[in-house]
Amino acid sequence: MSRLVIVSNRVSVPERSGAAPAGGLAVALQAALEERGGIWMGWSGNSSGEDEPGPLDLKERGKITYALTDLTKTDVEEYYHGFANRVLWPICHYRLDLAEYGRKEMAGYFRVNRFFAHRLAPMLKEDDVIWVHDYHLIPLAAELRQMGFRNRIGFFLHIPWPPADVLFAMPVHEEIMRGLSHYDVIGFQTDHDLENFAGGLKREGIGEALGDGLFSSHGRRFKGAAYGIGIETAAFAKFAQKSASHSMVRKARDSIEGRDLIIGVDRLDYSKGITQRIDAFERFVKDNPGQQGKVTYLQITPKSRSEVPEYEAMQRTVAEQAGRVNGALGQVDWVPIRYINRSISRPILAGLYRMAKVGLVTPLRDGMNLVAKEYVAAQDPEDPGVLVLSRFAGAARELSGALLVNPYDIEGTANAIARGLAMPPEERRARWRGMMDFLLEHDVTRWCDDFLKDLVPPGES
Ligand SMILES: O=P(O)(O)OC[C@H]1O[C@H](O[C@H]2O[C@H](CO)[C@@H](O)[C@H](O)[C@H]2O)[C@H](O)[C@@H](O)[C@@H]1O
Ligand SMILES: O=c1ccn([C@@H]2O[C@H](COP(=O)(O)OP(=O)(O)O)[C@@H](O)[C@H]2O)c(=O)[nH]1
Repeated sequence: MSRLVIVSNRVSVPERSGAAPAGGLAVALQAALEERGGIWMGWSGNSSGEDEPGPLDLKERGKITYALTDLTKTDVEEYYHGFANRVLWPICHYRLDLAEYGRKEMAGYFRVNRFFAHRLAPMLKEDDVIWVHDYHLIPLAAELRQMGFRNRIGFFLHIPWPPADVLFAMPVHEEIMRGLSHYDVIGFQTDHDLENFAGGLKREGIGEALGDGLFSSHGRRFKGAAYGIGIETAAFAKFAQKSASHSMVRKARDSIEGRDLIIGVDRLDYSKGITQRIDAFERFVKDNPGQQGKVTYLQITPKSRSEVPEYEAMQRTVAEQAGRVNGALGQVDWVPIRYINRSISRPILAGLYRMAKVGLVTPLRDGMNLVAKEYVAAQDPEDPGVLVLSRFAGAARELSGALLVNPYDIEGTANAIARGLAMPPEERRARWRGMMDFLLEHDVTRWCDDFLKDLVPPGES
């Protein structure tokens, strides 16, 4: 069996061999690496003012080598904060208005990809299978090919892929499309992202769909398909049940004093629709005076990418908005919105999800949204809560038992909250069962296996 080499911007390194990783994605990737033996390479998260980062930091954990590289401060500025998060991220989330294209940042992005390729090259063996993750590293395969590597190389995009006209607004879209053609398999979260990709190739006249999921472009043939990422469903359901008795979760339960809990959990990101969601909650309370003092909306929002101006500005906007709504609607014995601006560990989140009657997941655009899946997995089968889900999250292509909303329609989302809170138990159970069965079958291990099966067809491994 070929060795697996994973490359991603962020790497999740377990403290020691066998230790449980923090998130579902890391669980699945670690299991795949453990099975085949392999390397996981990426950015250490550290930067220095030096001209050249120090050597790779190698950490051995059983059959896996974690290879971490520092970057220079300029690299982080141009590659991560600059091109990846101020051009590719907004464009892929349909936010042309927020894209800040600059040649310096674009050059930094390609330079860091070349640097990654040069750091990876000495570790690679001829028959290694390479799996690259996400928008930070699109040009990596092209760099490796230029260095002579003929290995199977796959790419999975965790965020949406936009329609042609949105993509074409990015000055270097051609370079990016060419970069993708150097992979052997390109995975998207949903069929819509795949359709957008195929549409872009056709509109630009740079490639075509050959049928059976095959594409040709820039003189290469490759497979393109949708592989919706899953979570570690069964394990998450188990620890949600256990977490219900965690002291922190018990304290939270006591503190809401029998009120219905509505929960939102998102990085502080403009793609997540947090301000529209707070507006919808306010509208819900105003439209349903009987609910005043009866519900608590808990919004957990860790800070994210704070060095990027749009994200920094949002910190103030959301905090002010939550404060304004609490000021306007609150009573001496009731604070309608609890806004938490830091990260909560997943075991505690699981217990909070389980307590919540409504899970509010209303991004304006999202690749998948794992919170939606975790909320479902965490529910008590006898008394499940209701998922209110944006039709613009990748998860909406899979979770048909959710109440689907358009997050731009504040009144519609407010109505869905009311409907969720009032939903009879039989309907809640039926909706939840369908979603849970889907999530059990399509968990993160299945996602990983499906992708790798296409990247390394049986018999070739
Ligand atoms: O690494 P950061 O800049 O701190 O950002 C965190 C991650 O955000 C994005 O997550 C995406 O992947 C999820 C799993 O497939 C998906 O559910 C979600 O919809 C996406 O937004 C990003 O793609 C990751 O690379 C970041 O590490
Ligand atoms: O305080 C928090 C908030 C979020 N998460 C986790 O972060 C992930 C968020 O993934 P999602 O796909 O919803 O969005 P992303 O942030 O990747 O865009 C989920 O696994 C959450 O459980 C967490 O551990 N603590």
